Amino acid sequence: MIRTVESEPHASPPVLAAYSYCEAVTGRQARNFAYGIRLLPTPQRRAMSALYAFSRRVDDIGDGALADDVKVARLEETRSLLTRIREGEVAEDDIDPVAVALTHAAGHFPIPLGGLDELIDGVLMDVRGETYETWDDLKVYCRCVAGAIGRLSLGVFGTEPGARGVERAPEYADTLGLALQLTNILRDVREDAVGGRTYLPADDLAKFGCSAGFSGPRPPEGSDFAGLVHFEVRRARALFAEGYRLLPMLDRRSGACVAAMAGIYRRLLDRIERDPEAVLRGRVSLPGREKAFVAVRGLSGLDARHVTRRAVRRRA
Ligand SMILES: CC(C)=CCC/C(C)=C/CC/C(C)=C/COP(=O)(O)OP(=O)(O)O
Repeated sequence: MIRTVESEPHASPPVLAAYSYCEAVTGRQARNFAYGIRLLPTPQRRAMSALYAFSRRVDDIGDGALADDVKVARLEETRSLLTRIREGEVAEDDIDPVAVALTHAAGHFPIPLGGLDELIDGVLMDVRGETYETWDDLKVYCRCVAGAIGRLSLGVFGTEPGARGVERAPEYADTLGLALQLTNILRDVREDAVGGRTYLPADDLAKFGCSAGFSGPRPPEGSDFAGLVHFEVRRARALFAEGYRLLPMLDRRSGACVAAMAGIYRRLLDRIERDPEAVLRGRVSLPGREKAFVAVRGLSGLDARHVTRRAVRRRA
């Protein structure tokens, strides 16, 4: 998949207004990913903001307080809107800025919009209250809600002409999404439990005596909660190492965006590893200055080189 848009795509005033709306949503809500998105050139940054705003809408339906049948209806309406976007049927003066921006972005970048259908499928799994017996089962969910976002983003980034192994780029983008999602699941384990959701595989929970769940600020009595967290952290790190193989296939700014997104989440993982019970006490997060520092490192390529070197050593 080679980048097809080199120059800034023409955008009319209503399209520019639609992109501004999506960028405002991204700036306000993407507490971690906005740092990477800001590193992109304008056309790619706008396209990523359109993708973010659409994905946020889908996620918010799933996480909101509506009755389950209403959520399902809203998600199916969003799927119909996606079909209209895919068919290029949304006019530039449509009242829905997210649909306008995404239609424009999809007209200028080879974005595999089917990934947003997968995201809707993943959120429907949430609404149905699905739980996961094994990591293989959980992977199906993570591919829908995060791997798909990685593959969609790759459509915006494109790949460098002549990059080696480029046919595997979508697979690596997908794997990076899995790494981010597993980190997100670890970070939000308490919040999700309070909301009645368990994502971690039941067989892992059983192995570490955690089947009783995580409704309080302390681990279940007699469990090896730290053992469970360390086990999942190792799994996430292996996924990051594999997903980072994407980086040499991207241009500098896209690589910086991915390195910033992944770098911030990897630092969350470091914090969680150092103090596993922190995820039961509240939401583990990084201060803004640390996220900015990671983003700057992403731009200099430092973070990425460090991780890919470690991945190569591990394979050797
Ligand atoms: C190649 C590439 C770009 C791969 C990355 C794909 C990607 C960005 C996946 C998103 C997965 C994820 C953890 C979403 C949570 O969003 P959230 O809004 O809940 O996150 P937050 O709570 O940390 O703000």
